[in-house]
Amino acid sequence: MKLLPRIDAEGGAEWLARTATLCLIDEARLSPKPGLVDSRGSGAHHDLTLELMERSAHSLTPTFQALAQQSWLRPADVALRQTIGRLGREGEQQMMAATGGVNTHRGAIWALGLLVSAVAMLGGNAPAQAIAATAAKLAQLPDDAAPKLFSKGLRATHRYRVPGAREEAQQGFPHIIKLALPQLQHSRQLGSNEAQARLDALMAIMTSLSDTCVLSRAGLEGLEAMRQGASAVLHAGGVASIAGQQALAELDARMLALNASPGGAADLLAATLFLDRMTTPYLAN
Ligand SMILES: CC(C)(COP(=O)(O)OP(=O)(O)OC[C@H]1O[C@@H](n2cnc3c(N)ncnc32)[C@H](O)[C@@H]1O)[C@@H](O)C(=O)NCCC(=O)NCCS
Ligand SMILES: Nc1ncnc2c1ncn2[C@@H]1O[C@H](COP(=O)(O)OP(=O)(O)OP(=O)(O)O)[C@@H](O)[C@H]1O
Repeated sequence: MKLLPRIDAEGGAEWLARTATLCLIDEARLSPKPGLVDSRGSGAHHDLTLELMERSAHSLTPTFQALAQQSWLRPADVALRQTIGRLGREGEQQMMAATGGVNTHRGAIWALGLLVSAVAMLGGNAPAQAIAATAAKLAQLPDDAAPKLFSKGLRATHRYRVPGAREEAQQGFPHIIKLALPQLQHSRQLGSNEAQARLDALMAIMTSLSDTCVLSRAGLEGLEAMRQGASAVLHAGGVASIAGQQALAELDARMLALNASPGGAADLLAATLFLDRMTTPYLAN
C-alpha cells in the first residue's frame, strides 16, 4: 500500500480536519441510500435535510482540527482520552448549535473523532489497520469526566444485548476494516464507478452491523430487514448491476415503510471514506 508523504503537525491537523468534513459531506450526498438523508431527500427522517447535514459537517471542522492538534504524536493514555472526550463533547454542542438542536452527527463525531486523533497520534501517516487499532486503544481507555447520560443507543444495546457504537470502536472498527474497505476496493477493481463502489461498501456494513438507530426506531424486524436487504444487493451483483439497483430500491422502500434509518452504518461509511483517503494518494486533497 502506498502511503502519503509525512506531514507536519500544523498543516497535518488542518488537512485531517478538512478531509474528515469532506467525508461527512460525501456520505451525506451519496445517493440512493436506503432510509438515509441523501441528495434525493430526507429518507426516513423528518427533522433532517441534506442542507442541515452539510451545515453540521462544516460546524465540525474546528473540532476535528483541535482533536488532531492535541493528539499529534501523543501516546494513547488516560490524559489524551480525557482531552479528546472533552473536545468530542464540545463538538457535539457545536453541532447542536449549528442544527438548532437536531442530532445530525453524534455517532460520526465519535467514530471520525477517534480516527482523526489516531492518525495524528501516528504522525499523519499509517495504514488503515494501524489507525483503527490506535483508535480502539483510545476508545478502550476510561473517560471519568464523561457524564452518565441516557441515550437511545445505550438503551438499544442493553435491551437487545448487542454491541453499539462504543463497542465498534473498542474492537477496532471491524465493520470498516473487514467489510467496508475490502468491498470498496473490490467494487472499484470490478469497474464500478466511485458512487457505486461506495454504496456497495455501505451495503457491506449493513449486512452485519447492529445499528442502534435502526433498533431504536424499528426493532429487530428493522435490523433483520436491513441486513437481509443489504445482502440481497451484494448477492445480486452490487449497485453497478441492474439487479443490484433493483434490490437497493426494494431495500429503500422497506426501510421507509418501517421508519428505519441505518444512521450508524452511514457514520461508519463516512469513517471508511476517511480511512480510504488516508491511504489512497489519488483521493487525498
Ligand atoms: C459513545 C458515543 C457514540 C455515545 O454512544 P451511545 O450509544 O450512548 O449514544 P447515541 O445513541 O446517541 O449514539 C450512537 C450513534 O452511533 C451510531 N451507531 C449506531 N449503532 C452503531 C454501531 N453498531 N456501530 C457504530 N456506530 C453506531 C449512530 O449514528 C448513533 O446515532 C459517543 O457519543 C460519546 O460517548 N461521546 C462522548 C464524547 C467522546 O468521548 N468523544 C471522544 C471521541 S471524539
Ligand atoms: N446520511 C444520513 N442520514 C441520516 N442519518 C445519518 C446520516 N449520516 C449519519 N447519520 C447518523 O444517524 C444518526 C441519526 O439517527 P436518529 O435520527 O435515529 O437519531 P436520534 O436523533 O437519536 O433519534 P430520533 O431522530 O429518532 O429522535 C446521527 O447521529 C448520525 O450520526
